[in-house]
Amino acid sequence: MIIIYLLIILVTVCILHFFFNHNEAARILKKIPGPKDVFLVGNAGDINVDPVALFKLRNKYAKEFNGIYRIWIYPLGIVNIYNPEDIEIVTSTNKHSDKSIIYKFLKPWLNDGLLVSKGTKWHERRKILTPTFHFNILRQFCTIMEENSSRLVNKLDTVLGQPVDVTPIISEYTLSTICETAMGTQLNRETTECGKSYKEAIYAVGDVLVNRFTNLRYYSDTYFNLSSLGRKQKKHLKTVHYFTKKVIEERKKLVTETNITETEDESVYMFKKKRRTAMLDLLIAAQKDGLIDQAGVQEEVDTFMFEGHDTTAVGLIFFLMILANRKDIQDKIVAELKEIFGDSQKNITIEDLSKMRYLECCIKESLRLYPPVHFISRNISETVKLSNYTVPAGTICHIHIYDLHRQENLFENPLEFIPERFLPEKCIGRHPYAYIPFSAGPRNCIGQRFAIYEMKSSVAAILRNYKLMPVTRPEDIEFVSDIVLRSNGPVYVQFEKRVDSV
Ligand code: HEM
Repeated sequence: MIIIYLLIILVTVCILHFFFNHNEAARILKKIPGPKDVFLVGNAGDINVDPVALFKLRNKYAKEFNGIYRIWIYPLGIVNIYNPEDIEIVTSTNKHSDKSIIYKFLKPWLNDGLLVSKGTKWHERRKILTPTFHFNILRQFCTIMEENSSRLVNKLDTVLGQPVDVTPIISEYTLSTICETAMGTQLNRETTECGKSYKEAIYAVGDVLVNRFTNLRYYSDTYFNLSSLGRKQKKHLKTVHYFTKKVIEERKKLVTETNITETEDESVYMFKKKRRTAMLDLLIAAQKDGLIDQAGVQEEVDTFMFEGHDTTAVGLIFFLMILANRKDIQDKIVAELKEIFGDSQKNITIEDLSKMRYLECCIKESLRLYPPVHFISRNISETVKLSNYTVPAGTICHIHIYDLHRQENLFENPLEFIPERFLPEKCIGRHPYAYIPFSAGPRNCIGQRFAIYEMKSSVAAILRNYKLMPVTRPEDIEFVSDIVLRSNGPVYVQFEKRVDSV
């Protein structure tokens, strides 16, 4: 009897395998080269590894294949691309602009905010939020960035002459900058404490998300929500949302107390000083007009709070580590700063930031080697040809920005830090989709100019005051798979007072 049962189970599993892995879509997709898939579950076992091993695995595949490979994880077909031609096809139009199924894992956190939403909702929100990053508003933001950069410099003054893990210092800087600019809320003693818990909770949520991504069983919401991993996420999201709710409340209170209205344009008041803000006020005004509800305000604040601080922090952390290891590059940046500021200690304006052309090349090169958003993912909405292979509708398409940026055929000596490759004359002839740290096409990063200004403002302030000495070397860095590019360990830099301060 047992043998008959076993036979029935075996036959059923074989039928399932045939049904799931040899259907038309699977047969088409499997023509694309990829790692060997196993009976029933395809490559699910390969990716079910720890986050460090996962990052290494993806590097191995990127070297093994040629700009495209597929993995097959029943019932999901995934095409991975890291060549500019295919990336252009997928990202340049609205056709494949919807995010893939893995973004649903972000929903309990970011709900249907700009990063995750699609269709008309995404279109309308993008239209409401785009003016936030208008040049005139960025000009006002630059003043706030400058003040924050000065506070960052003061903070570094307390840790001179010793190895310092820059991660907490820099993420505190980017969090307070996004709060004071886009949210118009200066962190007080209470919100600073909530902000610290917020940052810790974000790391924990990132951990949960990667765990969920690599374990097929967690793809089911019901299973995940009942699991200890689901409960862990719920606990940390409570902390995350507590902080963002507090920030909204503070701003709403101030808007009501000071009677700030939209008609005052950029010249709204913050903390009794003449200061400008944009995004959150715009959302509050839209809520008053019935264009968005409270949940809508919350999801956008959650989205911008995360996207606006963690990505830029990651960009800065790796950039400072590189600078500490490259005295020659620091010297060139300092020479450029001397040309702009002479011997004066004057404040940095947006015009000064625009003159920092060499520093901009260095930032671009740093974002090439260390792209904070190392991969993004789309849903292929209709059958498309990628690298001459047919990719059926419904396939998930992972775009590996990290691997794209390290392609030898696109960047000579790809692992070397060479800022000059971003001089205008050196960019001529480069494929426009060869370098996409901020993604590309209609769903590109809305905050990219903000991020570059913030990186320039802080690095200029740091280098005007300090020399950076190497502690962590680029070769010490072990990456870990996460929603943003993270080092598995601390990133140490040593700061020394610059005698010839600029
Ligand atoms: C160095 C810093 C940054 C990097 C490398 C970066 C990169 C990116 C990338 C690659 C995307 C596309 C994501 C995807 O398709 O899944 C994106 C989207 C987005 N970013 Fe950034 N970002 C940075 C800073 C910022 C800042 C400062 C803000 C806000 C102030 C911001 C807000 C957003 C938003 C809201 C989206 C979603 C846009 C949409 O789908 O319409 N980012 N970013």
